[in-house]
Amino acid sequence: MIRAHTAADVRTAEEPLLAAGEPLMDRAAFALATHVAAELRERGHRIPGSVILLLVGGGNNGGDALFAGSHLARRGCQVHAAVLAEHPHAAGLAAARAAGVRVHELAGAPDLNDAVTALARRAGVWVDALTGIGARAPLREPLAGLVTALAAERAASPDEPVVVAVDVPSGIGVDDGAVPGPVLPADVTVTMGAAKPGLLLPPAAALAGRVEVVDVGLEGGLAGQAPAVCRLSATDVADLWPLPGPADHKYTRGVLGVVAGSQTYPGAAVLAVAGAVRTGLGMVRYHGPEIPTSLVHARHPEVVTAPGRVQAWAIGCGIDPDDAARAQEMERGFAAGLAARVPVVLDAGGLSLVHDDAHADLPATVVLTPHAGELALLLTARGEDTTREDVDAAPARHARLAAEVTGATVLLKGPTTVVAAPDGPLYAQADATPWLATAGAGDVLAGVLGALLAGYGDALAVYAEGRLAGVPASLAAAAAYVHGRAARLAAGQGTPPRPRDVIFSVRRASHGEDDISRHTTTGQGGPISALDVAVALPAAVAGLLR
Ligand SMILES: NC(=O)C1=CN([C@@H]2O[C@H](COP(=O)(O)OP(=O)(O)OC[C@H]3O[C@@H](n4cnc5c(N)ncnc54)[C@H](O)[C@@H]3O)[C@@H](O)[C@H]2O)[C@H](O)CC1
Ligand SMILES: [K+]
Repeated sequence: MIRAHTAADVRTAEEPLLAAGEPLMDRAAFALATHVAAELRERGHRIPGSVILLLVGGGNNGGDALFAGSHLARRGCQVHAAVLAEHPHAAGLAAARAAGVRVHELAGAPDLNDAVTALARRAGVWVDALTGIGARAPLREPLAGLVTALAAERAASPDEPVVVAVDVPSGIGVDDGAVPGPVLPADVTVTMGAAKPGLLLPPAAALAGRVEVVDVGLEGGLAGQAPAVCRLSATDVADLWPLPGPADHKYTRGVLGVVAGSQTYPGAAVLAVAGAVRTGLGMVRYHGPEIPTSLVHARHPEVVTAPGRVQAWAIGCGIDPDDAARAQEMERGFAAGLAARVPVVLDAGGLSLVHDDAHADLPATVVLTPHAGELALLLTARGEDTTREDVDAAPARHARLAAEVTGATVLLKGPTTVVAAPDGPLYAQADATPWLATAGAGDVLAGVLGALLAGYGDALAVYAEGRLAGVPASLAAAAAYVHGRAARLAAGQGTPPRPRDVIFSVRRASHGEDDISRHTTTGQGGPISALDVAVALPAAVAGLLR
């Protein structure tokens, strides 16, 4: 699991170490230099003679780069430092000069953008060390203008330079993932001590590239702090996955009640049921009119239509809340789920059930699965005027707000799926592929999540009482992971890149086993349908449990 900690938590953890004279910046700089060298090698460049540009701001972030630059200069690189602050890190500057780094003091230069762009044109690696966790986004001028010019230069450059961000891409919201101004997109972010929330959360996460976490010795200090954002990896999901034992039968494995699909959208019923059945559970009880029931049966003859006890509900895919009969059925299922204190997934039309506060103060075992537009409608209906654009600009904040307003867990769908409970860590899962942006994919996810929640059986009832409210959130994140993994398999892209929790400061010279991300991604993949994703689920789960 990747655990991201806020800037304040990182500072609290580093304080006693710095007071005790621990060489945190030395470790950070050495690891940074090692990663830059590895990027060069990976692209087939020799280290001696490579041209590197450091973009140096006024804080310790700039200090990291100056010390790293001195290591690289000693290894034969031609290192230029564009120093953009009046008072850069003094010891770092001295070390850089002593090692032969060419220092260009450009703070206040009238032709700043031209001067830096000219240096940048000659460099194969740009190291973004303008600001780190000590800065508040957005970047101020003149750095904002400079970053805009550099981003344009990079996009126009025939052999794109590698951009390595130090700690965070300068200008992102470190704690909230916001992108309120210009940011130079990075290929790699080398982050110190622990991942930061903005490296996992959209929209900033998309600008961070691959994230490498450097162990500078903060782990002990951070162990006592709750992470702000988590990302589950395959191992975490496997650990959460309910496995059938020899004594299990269909009722102990979990039964899911499904209210999905309608005359108008019959396919949603088939897809939600396919998602559930192929994720693995004891039984699906489907509630619906003749169509789509006959379609569901044609594909899944194992589905039962007789009412009875269930351990979870999935409600709302392919249902228009204005369809009175279906709306009534959704309401019945929801009320039954709440009364029995079993988990309920509300998707698509089912979200209308919580547009008013008729069911106030929901338990965290109710999981809402909106996309950005649906979340905006829900928040607006609950008195928090919100547009889709607002949600896209700050997905985590709005998911959390919806969780606080309703009490439920909120899984916000998007290229990165964000899960928020009313409290506890957020989850940010980026396991899927853009090929997954296709009709019906959300119906499959509702089925996956419903099956996983049902698989926990009555064990989740205690969470309905508010204790350990974060458990449904971790299961929602696990469902997003498996859904994304199935999509990648279906698209022919292999398994999701494995996030590496900690990369120690000395990186292996040759790519060892921990470099799975480079071996399991086979090209761009190809188009998939929602049903393809459902079909790939058993293999996705089996691969996970291997
Ligand atoms: N986590 C660790 O264990 C270690 C982290 N290190 C690095 O130190 C930075 C944090 O350094 P700090 O000096 O506190 O702040 P910054 O360098 O991020 O920024 C201060 C710098 O930026 C200017 N500034 C602030 N806001 C803005 C803005 N909106 N626009 C433009 N400029 C801004 C401010 O005036 C200062 O000049 C951390 O990220 C790591 O990289 C250490 O190596 C120790 C180990
Ligand atoms: K930076």
